Amino acid sequence: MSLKRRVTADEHLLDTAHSEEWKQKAAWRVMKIQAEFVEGFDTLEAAELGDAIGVYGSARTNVDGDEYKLGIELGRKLGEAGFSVITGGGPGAMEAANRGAADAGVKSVGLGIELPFEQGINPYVDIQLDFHYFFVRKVMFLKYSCGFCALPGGYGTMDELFESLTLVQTEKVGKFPIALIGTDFWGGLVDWLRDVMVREGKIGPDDVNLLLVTDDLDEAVEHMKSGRK
Ligand SMILES: C/C(=C\CNc1ncnc2c1ncn2[C@@H]1O[C@H](COP(=O)(O)O)[C@@H](O)[C@H]1O)CO
Repeated sequence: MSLKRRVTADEHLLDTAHSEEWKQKAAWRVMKIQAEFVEGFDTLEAAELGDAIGVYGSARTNVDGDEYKLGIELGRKLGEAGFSVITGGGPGAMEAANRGAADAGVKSVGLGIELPFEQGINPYVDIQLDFHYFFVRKVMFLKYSCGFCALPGGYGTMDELFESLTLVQTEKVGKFPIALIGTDFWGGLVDWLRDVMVREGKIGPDDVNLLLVTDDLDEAVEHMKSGRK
């Protein structure tokens, strides 16, 4: 099935052409962004999530594969430990984590994002929000999570992971725990952080310790408990 590409709100906002039409609508875009923040805060405050863990991970994780099973297991174990689970609400690893959370009977949140090709929210989400702007959605992840787990993923996962890490490193937010699940997948990145970034003085040696890299979901969940409010 071929999907029709549409122009998204993010694209309009970031348009560099600065046409007359853009100038006329610029102020209205600010209102739209503001409305998105208000709706996000309203919905998530009303949801009373308690302690929640943000789970990042690939939209392309195959439903039939071991990584998907790992995502379900992670969502379930987080739920059994009393955490709500927040994901991007999409397919793949996000769906798996929402599914595990739903199995455990805890709140399963999907922060959906408008994309050029319609994806739809996964069916295991029970609290759904749809954002036009990636940056508004990121604020919701950070405000309503007390820790983060990253399953194997691509650019989107890296973006979310490094945004969280930067906020902890710069002490813009309190120290919340961050776990990378899957030593085979993440090991090379963490080696590179240590061998290149630390050696070149771009980060401090302790900055690498902001990440727990593990295959053990119980260890990851235990680590998340250090973020409880
Ligand atoms: C591109 C494809 C599906 C896109 N659907 C998404 N729905 C919701 N959230 C998404 C989607 N794609 C990326 N995200 C966010 O980024 C992370 C995953 O990105 P990655 O590049 O796949 O690692 C994820 O945590 C989401 O928050 C079909 O391939």
